[in-house]
Amino acid sequence: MFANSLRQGLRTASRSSARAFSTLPARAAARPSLGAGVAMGAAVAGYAMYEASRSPLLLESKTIAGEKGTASERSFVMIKPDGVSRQLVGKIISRFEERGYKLVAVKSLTPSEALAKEHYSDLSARPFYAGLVKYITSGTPVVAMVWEGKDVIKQGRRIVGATNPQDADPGSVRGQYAVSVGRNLIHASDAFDSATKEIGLWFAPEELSDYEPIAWPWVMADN
Ligand SMILES: Nc1ncnc2c1ncn2[C@@H]1O[C@H](COP(=O)(O)OP(=O)(O)OP(=O)(O)O)[C@@H](O)[C@H]1O
Repeated sequence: MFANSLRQGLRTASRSSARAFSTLPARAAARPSLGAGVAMGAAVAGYAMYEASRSPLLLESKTIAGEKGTASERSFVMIKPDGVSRQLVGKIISRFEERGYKLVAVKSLTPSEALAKEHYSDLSARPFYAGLVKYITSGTPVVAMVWEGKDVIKQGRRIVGATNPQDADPGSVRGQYAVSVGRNLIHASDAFDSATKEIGLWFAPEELSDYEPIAWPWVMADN
């Protein structure tokens, strides 16, 4: 009985701490609650650590990128300088809006070299890295956005199209408007981990809005 209530209480504590927005995976965000568990007593803390090791997927599924696999999932999308210069911003935003996704953050900026380098840090060994950073920091701004909704990371990649526009579906942004891999108009997070990293890199938590579009239940409900 005590074990059941303890398990229930700790699950609730883990869930609410993981629900708080964080740029870190929720497992890291949950550490303060484990610390509070220590204050509650060694037995409670020990049980919390056991729960954490037993349910890593649950604890890592909520970050600043929302909750993976639900309508609160979020993706970082950036219209690159060529998209802004070619005045395609409205058309690109319309694709996400018309599909039913929710715009929770948007800003226009010219990224610093440090920001561009960090954003593309996984490509630093690639021969095109220096040119890529120069392109993103050219002085023409980018439009940085966070979109929210069911499966938005995977579906956002489909809206964007293949990295090389020559391979992109004709109905995708890159397939309709781009021809060169070096000027492919737009970026979208490719996984929940990268969405977590990128949203945290480009936005402060207070820049992300929490609201419900009027058609939200009509778009996101399953039945
Ligand atoms: N061979 C290449 N030559 C020039 N630029 C390239 C090349 N390959 C990739 N890039 C640039 O680097 C970006 C990042 O490449 P990556 O392999 O991560 O593809 P992606 O995930 O589709 O792109 P993005 O991260 O911009 O959404 C590409 O969008 C493109 O702008």
